[in-house]
Amino acid sequence: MPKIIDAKVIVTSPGRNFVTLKIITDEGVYGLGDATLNGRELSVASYLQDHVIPCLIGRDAHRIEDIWQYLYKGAYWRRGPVTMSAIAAVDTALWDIKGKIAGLPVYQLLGGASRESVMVYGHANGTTIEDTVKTALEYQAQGYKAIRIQCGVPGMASTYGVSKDKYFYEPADADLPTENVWNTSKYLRIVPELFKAAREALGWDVHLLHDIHHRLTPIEAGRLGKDLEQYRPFWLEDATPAENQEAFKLIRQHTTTPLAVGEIFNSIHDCRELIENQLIDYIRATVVHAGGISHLRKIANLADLYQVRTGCHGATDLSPVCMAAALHFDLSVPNFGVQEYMRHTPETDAVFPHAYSFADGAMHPGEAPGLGVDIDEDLAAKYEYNRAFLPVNRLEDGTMFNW
Ligand SMILES: O=C(O)C(=O)C[C@H](O)[C@H](O)CO
Ligand SMILES: [Mg+2]
Repeated sequence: MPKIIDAKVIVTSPGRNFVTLKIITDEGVYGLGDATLNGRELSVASYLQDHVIPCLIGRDAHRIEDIWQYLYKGAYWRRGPVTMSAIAAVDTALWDIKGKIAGLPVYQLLGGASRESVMVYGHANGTTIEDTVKTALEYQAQGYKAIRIQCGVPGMASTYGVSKDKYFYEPADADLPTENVWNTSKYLRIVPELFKAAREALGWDVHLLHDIHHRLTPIEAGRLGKDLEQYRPFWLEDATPAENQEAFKLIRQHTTTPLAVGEIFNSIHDCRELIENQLIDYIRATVVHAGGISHLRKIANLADLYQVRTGCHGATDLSPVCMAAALHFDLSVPNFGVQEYMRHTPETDAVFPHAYSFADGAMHPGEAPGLGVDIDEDLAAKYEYNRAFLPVNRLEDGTMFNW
């Protein structure tokens, strides 16, 4: 058996913070797992360092499911983003080790490829509708078959999904949280105009997506979904906060626009009712925040019973280690829908050399054994951790709101 003899947490910041777990076995084979929780990075690093790694030493690295159960059930305190990101990192690293020992890419261990490659969507954002459409046209020219469109709202200084840099959107932008201001009526007026302009410029052969980022009430989301139906969106994401899963019934009663939810979910219990009641069309839970490849497969299996497809989160705060794991998962699951893909900066790519590639609007994890991603520890050590927070959001009268 490959025995775990050591594990370390590597925190690096090549432009943004990433937390990586490296598990080392007595046979010299090591595995990597992403443990990055945007804006709360050091909490997961501490959870791993202080509470998880001591329990890993001496265990059989092949016993992935048993180690998952040990960490989940054994902690007594279940679920939550910090715990589940830590468990995800261990799980991902163990799949990497198993693949390396078997001499096979992880997707082969998950049942093999269910498709040739996985469709990804890119982010087009701009301060105006014209800027966004221009960027979306650039994505289309690069071969993207699916594009998320977000634009600034007239009369509001900033809004979700719109950044200074049109390619590298980075929400965790300051040492203390930035404060944004929000106005729902202004937003609800602009989005149908954005979709109209996008369809006129891009045509109908490209999928258009939009992220509401938890900012509407169910009835407002129903109205927006209805207004957008004529433009055939691929999905509306995070229409309303999902703590109350019942709330999606109200949206469903009013629109046939497909709904996606789940990037902040960390367990199958967060989405069970949404899936079983067919209140969503895409589940966005991802490897790093939802307990790793093993737990995400359980979510995907449940979703498959109800014709709900996967649409994993893939923003830049998910490291290349998570991106690689997501691509192996996407390639193997029968009910794959789409994968989010935001390019990392060249500095990040240099710290995490990887085998995955992009061509013609789709990605492939590559054929390297394991996940096919590594970490250059010397380079990583040159980029020190920088505290960074996600923004907060207030209504114009000062009321604290959803971000
Ligand atoms: O990529 C998305 O859909 C997001 O909503 C991005 C998130 O705000 C970001 O990953 C938070 O860390
Ligand atoms: Mg989102």
